[in-house]
Amino acid sequence: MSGSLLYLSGVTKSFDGFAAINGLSLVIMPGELRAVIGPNGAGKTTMMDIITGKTHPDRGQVFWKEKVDLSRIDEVAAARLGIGRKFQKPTVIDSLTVAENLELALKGQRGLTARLFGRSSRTMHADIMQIADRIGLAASRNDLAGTLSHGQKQWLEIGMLLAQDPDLMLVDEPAAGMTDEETMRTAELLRSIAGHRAVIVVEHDMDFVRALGCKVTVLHQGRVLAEGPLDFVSANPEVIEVYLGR
Ligand SMILES: Nc1ncnc2c1ncn2[C@@H]1O[C@H](COP(=O)(O)OP(=O)(O)OP(=O)(O)O)[C@@H](O)[C@H]1O
Repeated sequence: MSGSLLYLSGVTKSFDGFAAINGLSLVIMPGELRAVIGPNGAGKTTMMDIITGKTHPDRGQVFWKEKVDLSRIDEVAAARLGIGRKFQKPTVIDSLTVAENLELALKGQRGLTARLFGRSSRTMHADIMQIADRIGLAASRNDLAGTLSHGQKQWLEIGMLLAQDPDLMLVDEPAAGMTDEETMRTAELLRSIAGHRAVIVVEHDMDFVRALGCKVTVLHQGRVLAEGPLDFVSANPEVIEVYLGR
């Protein structure tokens, strides 16, 4: 697909004869923000596993930047190519400060220059400040991560992903367990991140998906059931039947 960042074409993945992903095709453009919704068992996690090299498809192609076939690479290789993933549960280190968590993530950065030459402490400090500011945690940068609220921990983890400078971020249910205010701030944060890099957000919270204001893909039985603006897909009788109307 011309100019695409990610292109899944007819991807199928079965577990014990059951097709978790079943002829899935999906295109993500550079800098795009995309929400993926769908009922439990629709294949959302398996789709993310395939994009990040955790699972290999049985059939179909997964093209990265129109050149690289992701369908046989592993998770380390996917991360090196610029694919970052944030799991639902935050994995920040509670006993380190916000700044120290970000520093660790910056030190693990994928860029060859960063890995070969490291970075001066002044650059490191500036980068930490810039990301902390971006995720709304500048004032809390010296607080232990363990003292942060659930929402703040999620933002820190998004910041740690940003530190790795990915071209694509996969974010799994970031709004789960957040207050309404945190949920809206998270939508704002992800909107501000997209544009520079593509972001795929898997989410069940429809207020959050609405606040993202992006194209929505509805997955069902391992394939795309509907795709388009939220108002368009939510008016689709099949989407109402299998997901929204429940
Ligand atoms: N490793 C596995 N072994 C067997 N079955 C699996 C495996 N991984 C996923 N499945 C099955 O594939 C289907 C799709 O699962 P998946 O977790 O991708 O859905 P999901 O859309 O992420 O669901 P949820 O919203 O509940 O997280 C489910 O029926 C699940 O039981």
